[in-house]
Amino acid sequence: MSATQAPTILRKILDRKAEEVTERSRRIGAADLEREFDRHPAPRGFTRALTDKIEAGKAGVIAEIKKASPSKGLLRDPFLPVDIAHSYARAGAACLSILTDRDFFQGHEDYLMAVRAECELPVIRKDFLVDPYQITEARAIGADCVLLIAAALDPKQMLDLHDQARELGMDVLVEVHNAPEMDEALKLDTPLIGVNNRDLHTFEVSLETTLTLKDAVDDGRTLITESGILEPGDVERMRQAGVHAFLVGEAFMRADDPGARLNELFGAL
Ligand SMILES: O=C(O)c1ccccc1NCC(=O)[C@H](O)[C@H](O)COP(=O)(O)O
Repeated sequence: MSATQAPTILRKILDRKAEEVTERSRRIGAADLEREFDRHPAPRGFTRALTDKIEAGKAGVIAEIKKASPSKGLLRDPFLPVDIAHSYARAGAACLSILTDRDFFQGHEDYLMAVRAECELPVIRKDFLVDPYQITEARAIGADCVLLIAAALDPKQMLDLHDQARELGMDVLVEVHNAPEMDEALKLDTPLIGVNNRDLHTFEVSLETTLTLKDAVDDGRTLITESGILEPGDVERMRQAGVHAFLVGEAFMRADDPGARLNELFGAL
């Protein structure tokens, strides 16, 4: 980055994550976190829940619980994560995505723990995971799956964090935004590939990103389109193109009844 170039939002988030790991691991060591594992049941099959829906001919919806985002600001207030989770479950969501980042998304680990205790849907910890400590932490709070963002990791880090998560029994969703990242993701033995339609450096959203990259995903893996799915027409466009798994946040968070909005977009699931 040149001296005059402003850091992108992704860079700012990643710089903050490095500080966060240092602060948190000073407060509670990884070995102490590992002692928390026994407090949670084994991970629920995130990939399985998603693919079961798709094999039944339905859309596989990962319904997101996020209070705010860097691009859109506050999305929902009051924000009641457990009520939102129940609403999604009633509407037929396959899985939940819960933001745990505090500084940029107003998320919290407590939201994930509360939802995990009250709702049976598998949960992905949605955060910017760059360090083994955070993977351990994800399992210690009860996550069933973790997100690995290719734009935030070099290939060795991605492989190591992927393997660590799998050893802890969690599923992994690897997120890409362009062809080089897709090539790296496909080197992993991972069934879930997310294409984020939002450029994490510029905030620009284009559903074309999924349509351009989708054919690279080989049989046996599930492609998930992420971000910018706002209307039934967006869902239809994806399904026509053979994309059947979706990660959706804003469209649901802005609705009075998130589950009802899910059914408006996807029909009864
Ligand atoms: O949402 C943002 O503003 C954002 C900014 C920088 C990095 C990540 C960001 N969002 C994370 C996500 O990918 C979305 O929460 C997720 O895909 C759902 O997107 P949407 O349906 O558009 O809320």
